[in-house]
Order: sequence, then structure tokens, then C-alpha cells
Amino acid sequence: MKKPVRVAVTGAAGQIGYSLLFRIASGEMLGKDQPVILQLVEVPFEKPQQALKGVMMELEDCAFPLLAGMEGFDNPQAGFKDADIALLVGARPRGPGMERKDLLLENAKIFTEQGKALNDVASRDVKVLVVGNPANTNAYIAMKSAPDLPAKNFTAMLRLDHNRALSQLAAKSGKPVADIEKLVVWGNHSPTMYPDYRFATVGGASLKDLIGDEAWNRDTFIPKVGKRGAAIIEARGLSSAASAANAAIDHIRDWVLGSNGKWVTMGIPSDGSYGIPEGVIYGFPVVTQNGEYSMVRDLPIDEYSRTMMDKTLAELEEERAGVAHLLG
Ligand SMILES: NC(=O)c1ccc[n+]([C@@H]2O[C@H](COP(=O)([O-])OP(=O)(O)OC[C@H]3O[C@@H](n4cnc5c(N)ncnc54)[C@H](O)[C@@H]3O)[C@@H](O)[C@H]2O)c1
Ligand SMILES: O=C(O)C[C@H](O)C(=O)O
Repeated sequence: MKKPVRVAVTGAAGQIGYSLLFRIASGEMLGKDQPVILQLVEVPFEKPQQALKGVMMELEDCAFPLLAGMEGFDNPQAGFKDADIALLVGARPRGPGMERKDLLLENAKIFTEQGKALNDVASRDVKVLVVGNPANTNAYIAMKSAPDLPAKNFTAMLRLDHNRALSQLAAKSGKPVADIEKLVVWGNHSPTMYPDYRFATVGGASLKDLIGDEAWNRDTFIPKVGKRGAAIIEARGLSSAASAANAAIDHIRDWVLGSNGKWVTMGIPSDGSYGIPEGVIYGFPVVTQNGEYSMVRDLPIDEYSRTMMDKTLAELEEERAGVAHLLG
């Protein structure tokens, strides 16, 4: 039996938490032979703590063979102790009519505190995925608040955008999702993101040539993927949860177990590649192996793509400026 992996999850009593925890405990994230210990963090108020107890009772009632332990917490300093993986989901979700950046300052405080807690008590190799919005900037704040941990361990979730784009491309081209490779979503998890299938292939052939419809790309595909989160909120009255949890599982599974040579999109701190300033948490194409990701480099960037990539960067820079005063 392998040594259990400690997985900390914030916002554990929320809607994403409810779609996420049972799949982690059943082995879908880290493998069917990997025991896990869940460290579940919620805010220190009666209602969410009570709800968390209920979720833990349900986890217990599943009798998952891989669930080697679980504990509920009301603060990150205790909840992140020795965590190998931290899924930072807890945040205030946006409602109808709000943009993700409206949540910036409210959530900045949360991620400063959580970054510090990771710095103080988590495993020195902790892999951090920020799901709570605005995800890229929250990840940046946590990273900056954790100076003793490697910056590369802080990532933001663009996998939902990647998966949304994959499904749209599969529907347009009539090809199975599983056959589409080399897709990337550049930039911020916001409507400025740039889903880019210029390099994508199906069975080795160019997907762009197969689709052959640049007007669809620019006028339908890109805005549809960018505004999908808002469309879900509009339809459900609540933000996406099961698909977000699914993307979080995909992100961590690939990071830990490898993407087998496939490109996936992760929000990672830039190393200055593609003209994105160092440290900005930006969606890049990566391949993953042996628990590490590496950026796919030297892709040609045409004029339209440059404009799109700069636009989403400008928004991230604006968000970064908006929280600079909190980062000391
Ligand atoms: N990156 C993405 O692709 C993506 C996709 C969907 C949702 N989201 C974001 O994920 C976040 C969670 O969404 P949800 O639908 O689960 O929301 P939710 O309101 O159902 O649940 C959030 C939970 O987090 C808890 N929480 C708030 N602050 C916390 C803190 N400081 N520590 C611990 N727990 C805390 C709340 O008590 C609540 O139970 C939102 O910010 C949402 O916008 C991101
Ligand atoms: O759009 C939102 O606020 C929720 C989430 O980020 C999403 O993309 O579904």
C-alpha cells in the first residue's frame, strides 16, 4: 500500500467541493492505488462548518477504500499542515451581472492568508491549484505570500476553459474530443482568455485546416469559450460546479501522473516566454511528466494572436496593480 497523500481543499462545503471530494476519495484524481487523507477547510461560521460536517458524514458513508483519513478545519494554518496538494476552491463566487474581477479585493485577503499558511505549514513540495476567482490573480497573491515555497508550485485553473474549447471544437469538426491534441488557452481565466487551435491536430492533421472557418473562430468560438462561465450562471443561477470540479481533477491528475505527451493548459508563473512578464500567472500550453510541468516553447505567434495574448495580459497586469498594495 502506498503512503497516503494529504490533499487540502478549501471551500469544502461549497458546490464545487460537493462535486470534487467524492471523486478525489474514489481515486479519480491520484490513481486507484493511491490512498488520500482529506484536510477540509471552511470558514469559521456555524452554517458552513455544519454543512462541512454533513459532507464528511457522506464521505464516511461511501466507505471509500482509498480514504485513509479526513479532518475538518476552520482555518488554513491547521488545515494546510503537511499538505502535498492544496486545492484552493473557497472564495466568493460571482453572481449574475458581476465580472470575476469584481471579486478581486474581497478574495485577495483570503489568498494572502492562505499563501502565508501554505508557506508556514504545507509540504515543501506542495502542489497548489487555485480555482477560486479571479483564479490567476488569486494564485499570484498566494504565490507572493509564500516566499519559502517554489513559485512554480502555484498554478491557476484554466483547464475548464481548455475542456470547454475542446468540446466546441469537437462539435464543430465532427471529430471525437479524445482525438484533438495541441490546443491551448492563453492568459487569464476571464472573457479575455484566448483559446487557440492554430496548432491543434486530429489524427496528425491540422484541425484549423479541417475547420477552415476563421470567421467562426473569431466571432463564435473565442467569445463562446470566453463567456461560457457567464452562460452557465445565466442558465443555472449558480456558477459551474461539476465541470469545474472535473477540470480540477484533470489538472491535478495530469500534473501528478503525467499527460503522456499531450498538451494541456495550466495557469503557471511565466518565465518571460512569449513576451509575458516573469511571474504573471498566465495560461500556457504545458506537457507534464514525473510530477513536473514544462511549457511548450517557441510556438509561432502571429499578429492576431499577439493582440489577443496582449489583451488578456493587460487585464492581468491591471488586476496585479489592483492588489499590489496588499502584497507589501
Ligand atoms: N477557475 C475556474 O474555472 C472556476 C470555475 C468555477 C468556479 N470557480 C470559482 O470557484 C469558487 C468556488 O465556487 P463554488 O461554486 O464552490 O462556490 P460556493 O459559494 O458554493 O462555495 C464556496 C465555499 O467556499 C467557502 N469559503 C469562502 N471563503 C473561504 C475561506 N477563506 N476559506 C475556506 N473556505 C472558504 C464558503 O464558505 C463556501 O462554502 C468561486 O470563486 C468560483 O467563482 C472557478
Ligand atoms: O464564470 C464564473 O464566475 C465561474 C467560473 O469561473 C466559470 O468559468 O464557470
